[in-house]
Amino acid sequence: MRLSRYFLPVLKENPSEAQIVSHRFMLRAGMIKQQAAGIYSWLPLGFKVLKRVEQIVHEEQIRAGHIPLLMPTLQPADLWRESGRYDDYGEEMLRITDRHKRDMLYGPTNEEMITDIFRSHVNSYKDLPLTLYHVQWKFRDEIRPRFGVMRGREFLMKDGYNFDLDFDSAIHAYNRHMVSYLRTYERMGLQAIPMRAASGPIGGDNTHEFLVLASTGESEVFYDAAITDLKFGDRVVDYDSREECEAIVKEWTTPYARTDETHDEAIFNAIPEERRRTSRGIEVGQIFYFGTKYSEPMGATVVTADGARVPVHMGSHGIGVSRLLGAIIEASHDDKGIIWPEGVTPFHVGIVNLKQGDSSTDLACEALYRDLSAKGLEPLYDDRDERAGAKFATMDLIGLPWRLTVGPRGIAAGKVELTNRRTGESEEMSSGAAVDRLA
Ligand SMILES: Nc1ncnc2c1ncn2[C@@H]1O[C@H](COS(=O)(=O)NC(=O)[C@@H](N)CS)[C@@H](O)[C@H]1O
Repeated sequence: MRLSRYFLPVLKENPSEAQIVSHRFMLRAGMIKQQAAGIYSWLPLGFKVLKRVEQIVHEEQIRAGHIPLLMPTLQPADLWRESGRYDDYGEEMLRITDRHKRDMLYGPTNEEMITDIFRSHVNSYKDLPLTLYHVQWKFRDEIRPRFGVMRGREFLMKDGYNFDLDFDSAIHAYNRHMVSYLRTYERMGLQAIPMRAASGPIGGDNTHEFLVLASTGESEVFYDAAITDLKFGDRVVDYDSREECEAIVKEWTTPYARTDETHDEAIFNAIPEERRRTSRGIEVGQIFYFGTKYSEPMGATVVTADGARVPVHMGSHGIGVSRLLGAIIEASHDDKGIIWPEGVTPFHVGIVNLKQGDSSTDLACEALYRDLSAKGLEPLYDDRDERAGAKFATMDLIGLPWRLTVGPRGIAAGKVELTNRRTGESEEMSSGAAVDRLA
């Protein structure tokens, strides 16, 4: 992409309403624009990162054998009357009436709707196990939306729902989700620690939250430092194997890690003092097992091998897709701006032309742009007629992991400069060597 033809409305000043660094940088880097409290437009740069985060979420859910679909944002109130949650959900639910005066709502979550889909089409135990998920916008009328996309009112969530014949199968689905989440967050350059949590309005007593350690996190957390040494890496997992998934869950849930809601001082104090940590965390996902809480009242049943009709065991599993952009920035930035992990960066490398209009540097930049693109990399070429300092500041702010600087003196010596955004280290090399290094 050429910056002269892009839409990147960066801000020079820190917006006064931003209280945390991720909110500040998302506004300054021209990633979002607030349209109302907790409601944002996703401008091109932010939208590009949002789609990359969503893509990783899809890849890991599909790898785990979960099937994508898409449910609407608007839901009929009658479904929520069946489960008894229409009144329970309270002020957070945005209630709407259509022109025929039918009660509707902007969905905060989709347990009722996915259960309606299941009960309309599945009748036999032979169709289990089944996990369906979607990535869809949700609305929760938070009384105090804040911290930008971290606590929005309209936000993007992956919500997945498993349907199983019995408790053991449902727990395998629960474990499968935990495994898929561990790899998902690691691919985004995040360490998200699964912590035992208390369930909210969703219900169910088996639940873990995934927390990214950050001083601005809303949750208070207590954990054994040993858990931060665990790495998922590129291990191959047979998601159909209960033993394999159980073993990985055991690996990550043996070291103590809990939110303040379930914290147990006695157990915590049994950990050697030098390993005890308290911190704050950003909740980027949560998995739940809640049995027949919805299948029972809504009649989602299957006929078993011996002819009995039983309600299915379910769970729901969420990832805060839009919240993740804030969490990643909280975990990866410096005072100059964002530092995108390679897995989610909007562009792989920035090309900075120090003398736009000089034929030698223009030609060299065009050649780099062409060769990088040919390797499947997406460069952002700052071809504007701007001072070098302004170009460097923009690249640092928007956080691309690499920057190529092209100037007349360098080109005369057959060199370009490759800079690593995270370390700040620069190296001179030929254009060809730079392309090979980045590819
Ligand atoms: N107001 C919000 N703004 C941004 N992200 C949010 C907000 N509320 C929740 N989330 C994200 O959505 C994830 C799932 O939300 S949840 O309430 O925990 N779980 C559910 O809604 C279940 N239906 C899981 S499918 C959370 O872990 C969090 O990362």
